[in-house]
Order: sequence, then C-alpha cells, then structure tokens
Amino acid sequence: MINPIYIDQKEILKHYKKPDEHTHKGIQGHALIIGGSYGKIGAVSLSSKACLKTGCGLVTVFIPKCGYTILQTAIPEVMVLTDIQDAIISEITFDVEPQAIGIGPGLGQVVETQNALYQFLKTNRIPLVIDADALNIISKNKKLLALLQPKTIITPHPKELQRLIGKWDSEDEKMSKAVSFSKQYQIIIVMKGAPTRIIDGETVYQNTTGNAALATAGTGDVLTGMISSLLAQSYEPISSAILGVYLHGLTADIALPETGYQSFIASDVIANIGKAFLSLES
Ligand SMILES: NC(=O)C1=CN([C@@H]2O[C@H](COP(=O)(O)OP(=O)(O)OC[C@H]3O[C@@H](n4cnc5c(N)ncnc54)[C@H](OP(=O)(O)O)[C@@H]3O)[C@@H](O)[C@H]2O)[C@@H](O)CC1
Ligand SMILES: Nc1ncnc2c1ncn2[C@@H]1O[C@H](COP(=O)(O)OP(=O)(O)O)[C@@H](O)[C@H]1O
Ligand SMILES: [Mg+2]
Repeated sequence: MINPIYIDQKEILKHYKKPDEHTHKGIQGHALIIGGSYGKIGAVSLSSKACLKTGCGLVTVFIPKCGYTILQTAIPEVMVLTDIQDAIISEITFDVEPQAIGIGPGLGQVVETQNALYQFLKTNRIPLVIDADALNIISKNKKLLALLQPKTIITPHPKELQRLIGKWDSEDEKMSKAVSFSKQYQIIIVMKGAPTRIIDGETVYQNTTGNAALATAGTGDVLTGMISSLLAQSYEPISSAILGVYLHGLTADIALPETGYQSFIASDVIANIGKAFLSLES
C-alpha cells in the first residue's frame, strides 16, 4: 500500500488561505449545485447550505421545478434555477457563470436525467465535483469518463466506488485499482469512508478527522457542497478536496460531546463548519 500523507492541522495549514479583509461576495466565488428529484430536494438543500457556510460568496442551485418553493424557503440566501420538468432534471441550462459546479446529490437516474448529464459533460469546462447519482449514471455508461476535464473531483462512497471501478478482494487491491483509475482519467478521487482517503494519481492522502457520528443521511451531500465551495473560491482542486474533507470530519469531532453518535445529523455538520474554520486560526 502506498504510504499516505496524513491530513492533519499541519498539512491543512499548507493549503488554507485566510480571507482577505477587502474581499466582497463578487470575488468570494460563485458555485452552482445541480441535483435533486422529487423526494430528494433535501440533498440539494443540504449541499447548497453547506456550500454557502464554507465561504462561497454566491450559491445558485439548478433543480427540478418541484423544489423551487422548498429551496427558497429553506435557504433564502441561495438563488434557484429550475429545469423545465417538475420532478426530474431533463436539460441542464443556466445563465450564470459559476467558478465551480457540484453535481449529483439527489439527482436520480431516470433516462432523461442520464441524457441531461451526458449533454452537460460534453460541453462543461467549469471545475467540477461529481457525487452520488451523477456517479451512478457514469458507472452505467463508462464512456462518459472520457468527457471529464483533468482534476475533476469525484466523491464516491464505497458502493459508488465499486460501481465505478469494480469489486476488490483486499484493501491493497482497492487502493491499486483506485490509483490506476485516477491516473487513467486524471481525476481526483475522494474515497469516502472511515477513514476517507484522497487519491491524486500516485499520491494518497488520509484524513485524520471525523467519526461514526457521520454515518447518517446527507453528510455526503454536505461534503459535496463544501468541496464545491472551496473550488469556487479559487482553491486548487486537490486543496479543495483536502480542506473540505478535513473540515467536514472536524465538525463531527467538535459536535460529538454535545450530540453523541446517535443524534448527530447532516445539519449538525453545517452548524459546526464555522467552529471548524475557527480552529484553523488558533
Ligand atoms: N435527504 C435527501 O434528500 C437525501 C438524499 N440522498 C440521495 O439519495 C441518492 C441515493 O444515495 P445512497 O447513497 O443513499 O444510495 P446508494 O448509492 O444505493 O448507496 C447506498 C448503499 O451503499 C452502501 N454504502 C453506503 N455507504 C457505505 C459505507 N460507508 N460503507 C459500506 N457501504 C456503504 C450500502 O450498501 P450495502 O452495504 O447495503 O450493500 C448502502 O445500502 C443519492 O442521490 C443521494 O444524494 C442521500 O444522500 C440521503 C439523503
Ligand atoms: N463510521 C464513519 N466514520 C467516519 N466517517 C464516516 C463514517 N460513516 C460515514 N462517514 C462519512 O460520512 C459521509 C457519508 O457520505 P454518503 O454515504 O455519500 O452520504 P449521503 O449520500 O447520505 O449524503 C462520508 O463523508 C463518509 O466518509
Ligand atoms: Mg452520497
């Protein structure tokens, strides 16, 4: 197994940039989160709120029409664009100019959405984070991988990873398959788990924050929003992945004494992002 670089506070401080006191929302980055389907608008709510709370100046979501009132009510700070369809995404078009896009949370996998993802990937040149159902759609049609720009970030959980790279018999085999996959498509793999590892070609990073409280619905959707936010704020893709994963895990370490493992939920990640950032300043 390749020796990993541990993602601890010392490593993080090589990547973290303090905001400039003269900054304004127009230069703090604009991120677009694309996802949602009927019954899974919550995934986009969580992702876009986490995106804002990670420091992005502007956040827009692209969702099916059925999510419009939900999003505008749940997070008034987020701007909303809708698909022509009510319950699914069928055609991804937007008139904003984001610096980063996160795609996949709650997206669903119906044929119309598969086609919309294909059309989107064919022309997209904006730095991208791909998660959840967008990864599952790509797994069904691996030719889509050739459309990804170098340094695209993918954030699979173990099942999504298996759908992408096939089964493994040992941790060593999983790692060598992931490294080959990362090299072949020149993409960064955030291999979520306990611990989360980040694969960038031959370089492997291993996170040191987080705990089992994170084993709850929506925490991955939150991570997608956090990494997209950092990418939109001009962090390099690898730094966005490293910093996002570290801060995400840290929120659970900070909250644990108050919530215990059982009552921690994805919204508690979002509520503790501020404290996680503050700990970098001490
Ligand atoms: N509020 C909302 O709107 C929410 C919406 N969401 C959205 O739902 C969509 C479907 O996403 P999903 O991840 O739930 O389904 P799916 O890809 O079939 O994977 C599930 C299977 O994977 C496995 N598995 C997972 N983790 C593992 C681990 N650490 N270690 C090992 N195995 C692990 C496990 O498989 P098993 O072990 O049972 O075989 C499990 O049954 C997606 O769009 C997402 O964004 C959710 O985010 C929830 C909140
Ligand atoms: N036992 C655990 N210890 C540490 N982190 C965990 C544990 N279980 C899950 N996580 C983290 O929680 C997140 C779950 O992501 P994911 O499975 O995509 O959730 P969802 O799709 O419901 O949003 C990942 O960041 C993963 O690393
Ligand atoms: Mg997920």
